[in-house]
Amino acid sequence: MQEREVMDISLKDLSKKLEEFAKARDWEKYHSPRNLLLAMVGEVGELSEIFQWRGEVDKGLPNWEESEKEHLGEELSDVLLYLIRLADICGIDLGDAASKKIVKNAIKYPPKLF
Ligand SMILES: Nc1ccn([C@H]2C[C@H](O)[C@@H](COP(=O)(O)OP(=O)(O)OP(=O)(O)O)O2)c(=O)n1
Repeated sequence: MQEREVMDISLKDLSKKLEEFAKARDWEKYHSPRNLLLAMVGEVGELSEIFQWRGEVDKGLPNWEESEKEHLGEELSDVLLYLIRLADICGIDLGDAASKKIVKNAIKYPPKLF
C-alpha cells in the first residue's frame, strides 16, 4: 500500500479491512459485541502497561526509544481496531457518531465560558 493511501485511510476503510480479516480466518463467529469489547479492554490494559510506573511523560515522548514508540503505536492501533470492529458489529457508523458527538460537546461546553 502507498504511504499516501495509509495517511488518508478512513474509519470505513479500516472497518472493511477488519471484516475481510475476520472472514478470511472464519473468525466472524468470535467477533460478537461482548467478545470485541473484552478484547478492546484487554488491549487498553496492554496500552496502560506502557505508561505504568514511568511517572508523568512529556508530550511527544522526547526521551523514548523508537522501539518504545513503535510498541505504543501498535497498542494504540489494537484499541482502535477493536473499537472500530465493535462499532461495525453493533451497526454503529463510528465516524458519523463521533462527528455528531463533537457537535454535542461544543454545545454543552461553549468556548467563551472556559
Ligand atoms: N480474534 C481476533 C484476534 C486478533 N485480532 C486482531 C485485532 C488486534 O489488532 C490484534 C490482536 O492480536 P493479539 O490478540 O495477538 O494481541 P497483540 O497483538 O497485542 O499480541 P500480544 O497480546 O501477544 O502482545 O489482532 C482480531 O481481529 N480478532
